[in-house]
Amino acid sequence: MLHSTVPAATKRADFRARLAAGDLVRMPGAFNPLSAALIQEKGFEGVYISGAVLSADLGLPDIGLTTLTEVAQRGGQIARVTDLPTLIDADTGFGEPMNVARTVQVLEDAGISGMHLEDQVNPKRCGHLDGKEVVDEATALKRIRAAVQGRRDPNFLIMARTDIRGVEGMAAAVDRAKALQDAGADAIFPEAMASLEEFAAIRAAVEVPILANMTEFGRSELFTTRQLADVGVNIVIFPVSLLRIAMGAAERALETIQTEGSLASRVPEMQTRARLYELLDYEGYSAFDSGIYTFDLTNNRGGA
Ligand SMILES: C[C@](O)(C(=O)O)[C@H](CC(=O)O)C(=O)O
Ligand SMILES: [Mg+2]
Repeated sequence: MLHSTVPAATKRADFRARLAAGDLVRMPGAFNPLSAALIQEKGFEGVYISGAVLSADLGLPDIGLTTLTEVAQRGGQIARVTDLPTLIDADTGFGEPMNVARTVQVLEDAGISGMHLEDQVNPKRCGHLDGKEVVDEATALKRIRAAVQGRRDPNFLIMARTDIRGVEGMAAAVDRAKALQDAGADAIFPEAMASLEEFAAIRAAVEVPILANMTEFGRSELFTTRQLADVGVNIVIFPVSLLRIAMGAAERALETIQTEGSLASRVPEMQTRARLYELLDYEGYSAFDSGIYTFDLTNNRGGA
């Protein structure tokens, strides 16, 4: 059935073990629990939970309007359906350092495996837009130290994201990454790197795992997983990609109803009822309570 039986502590330990083994951890962004199930089924190593997706989902711009409660609730809904580790976007931590410590604990309680905390000033911006600002080093380090202090499960991954590259350049990004590592960050997310060489420079500067953000329509070229692994990247996220694909398809479908009066021509692009039921594991629920499941997976047109 569509819930995970793997305890949160085990997912976190698995995440740590995978990173320690040096494998590239690929984390597509789930835009809901169902897409997280698909990510696991397709054989990925982890699930990313994006702040941009959550705000877009609520019809909001990604400028720090979402609350910790909303983020933790959505994160928990996603984490509960997957056996994979989950990494969540904690933006600037939802307040001052003491709030950051509480954020870590709330996200731990939601069953999440790790979070990233950025050094932007509030209101934050998408890391790939102009006009963002970063806090000074002392403030950035205080956030990370507060997160580390608040953590109860030592395997909960505290990743420091720095947005300084787009504001002050690469030399500042290298310095900031080192300082964040020294403050206790378990991993570094260098935002808006312009080239593979820039990822390599961060790789050379720190010992902890580093993350590449392969968001579309941003500052970074869309490098392949092989290219990123070759320069020593350890985690890659495709944060908003599945939402963009789904929304692109939704737009085209709505236009088709307008122009053709029906969606008949779009049916071949749709996930079938049978496939949806397979993903939701209707059969598992039926085994739990016979009498629930009356649908024949071999027959796309029949049944419930
Ligand atoms: C990774 C990110 O923080 C997110 O919220 O998913 C965004 C993604 C995006 O807006 O494309 C980011 O700031 O890069
Ligand atoms: Mg974000």
